[in-house]
Amino acid sequence: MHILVINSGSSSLKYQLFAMPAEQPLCSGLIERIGTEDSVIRHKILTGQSPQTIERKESIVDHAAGLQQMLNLLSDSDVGVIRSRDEITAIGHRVVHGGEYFANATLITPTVKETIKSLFSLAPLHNPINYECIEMAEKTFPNAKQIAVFDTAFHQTMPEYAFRYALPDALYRDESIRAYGFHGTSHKYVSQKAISWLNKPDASLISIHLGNGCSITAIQGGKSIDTSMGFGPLSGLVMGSRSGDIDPSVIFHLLANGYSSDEVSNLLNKQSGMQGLTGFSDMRDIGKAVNSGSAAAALACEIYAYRVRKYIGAYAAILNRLDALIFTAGVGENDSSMRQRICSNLDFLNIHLDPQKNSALSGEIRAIHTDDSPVRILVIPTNEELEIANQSFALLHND
Ligand SMILES: Nc1ncnc2c1ncn2[C@@H]1O[C@H](COP(=O)(O)OP(=O)(O)O)[C@@H](O)[C@H]1O
Ligand SMILES: CC(=O)OP(=O)(O)O
Ligand SMILES: [Mg+2]
Repeated sequence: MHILVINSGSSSLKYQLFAMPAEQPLCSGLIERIGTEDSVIRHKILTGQSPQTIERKESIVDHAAGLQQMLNLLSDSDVGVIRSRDEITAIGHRVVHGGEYFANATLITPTVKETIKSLFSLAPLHNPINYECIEMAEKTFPNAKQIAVFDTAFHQTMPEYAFRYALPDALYRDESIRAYGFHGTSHKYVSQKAISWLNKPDASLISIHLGNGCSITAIQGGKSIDTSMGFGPLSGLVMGSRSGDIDPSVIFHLLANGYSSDEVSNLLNKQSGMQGLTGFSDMRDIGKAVNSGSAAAALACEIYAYRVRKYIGAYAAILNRLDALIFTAGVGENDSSMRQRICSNLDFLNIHLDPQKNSALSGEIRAIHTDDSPVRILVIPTNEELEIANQSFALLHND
C-alpha cells in the first residue's frame, strides 16, 4: 500500500511517499522558503540503486503552487515513481491545530474539515494552509482516503494543572481556552527514538524542536507532561518570525496606540522573533550575519538560546530528574553553534556538551555529550512524515 504524506509547515512543504507497512520511502521532497524569490524544491527519488535528487530554484509563491510542483514530479513520465494516481491508497496530512476535538489520527470527512476550518484563527500560519492542501489532495486523488494527524494530539496527556491558564473557569468550560501544545508528531517521534536509544521506557526527557516554529516539551515515560506552545503556536521559545513569550500588556499597549487586532497578530506571528530582531528569519542567514560581525544578530542568538535555557531549567524542575535532552528540526539538527550556546553553563543540571562531537555532521541519531555527562544530549533527526504514515496505516487497519 502506498501512503503519501504532506507536511506543510509555515515556510516549507515536506512530503514523502511510503510503501507501507515496510516504511520504505519511494520519494521525498522539501520545498523551502515558500513565498520568497529564492524558493528551492529538492525532490529525491529513492527507488533506484542510488538516490537521485532534482533541485530547482524558482519563485514558489505559496503552498498550493508548491503542492502542484510535487504532484507533477510524482507522476512525471521520466522521473515519476507512480504510473497512476490510483496507486496511492491514502494521504496523511499534518494538521497543526485539532483543538480538543482530535486526540488521534482521523479520517477526513466534511465535518472534520469544518472543524479544521473553525480553528483557523487559532493557528493562522498553519491551519488555512493545511486545509488548502487537503482540498487539493481530494481533487487530485479522489479515490484515496484522506487522513489528518494533528500536532496537538501528543500533548493531550498533559495534566490539567499544566494545560489550564489562570483565567476565569468559564473561559475553559465554554470556550475551550487552554494550552494545547504543537509539534506533537515530532516530539512523539524523537522521544520514542530516544527511549529506544537509552533503552529506558520511563525516561525523563526534554525534547527541543527548533525549526521555523520552535517548541520544547517535557516528556515522562513517553508522555507529554508540559510544552511551551499553548493555545496557539505562538508562545514559548523565540522562533523564526514569532515572538514566543511576551507580557500580554504589550498587546494592550499596541491596541491602545492604534494597532488593529489583525495588525498585532501579523506583528507577533510574522514580523517578530529572529525576523524582528535581525531582519532574517532563517538561521542560516543569521549565522552569516553573526560571522560578519553583526551585533544585532549576535544579540538575537543570545536571546534565542537564553529562552531555551530557561525552559530547560523549568522542565528539569517539573520532571525532577533528567535522562536526556533531544535536539531536533532544522536548527536543532543542523546548527551546532546554537546547540553550543544553549548547552553552555548548564553544569548545575549535569548537562555537559562535547564540542567535538557537537560539530560532527551526520544525518543519523547521535550523542553529543561528554563521556562523563550524567545527562545525555542527543541530536535526533525528526521524521514527522514517517510518524504520520504509521499513524495513517494504523488507522486504516484499526490497530
Ligand atoms: N544547516 C543549517 N544551519 C542552520 N540552520 C538551519 C540549517 N538548515 C536548516 N536550518 C534552519 O531550519 C529552519 C527550518 O526548519 P524546519 O524544521 O524545516 O522548519 P519548518 O518545518 O518549521 O518550516 C530554517 O528556517 C533554518 O533557519
Ligand atoms: C506548529 C508550528 O509552529 O509548526 P512549524 O514549525 O512547522 O511552523
Ligand atoms: Mg516543521
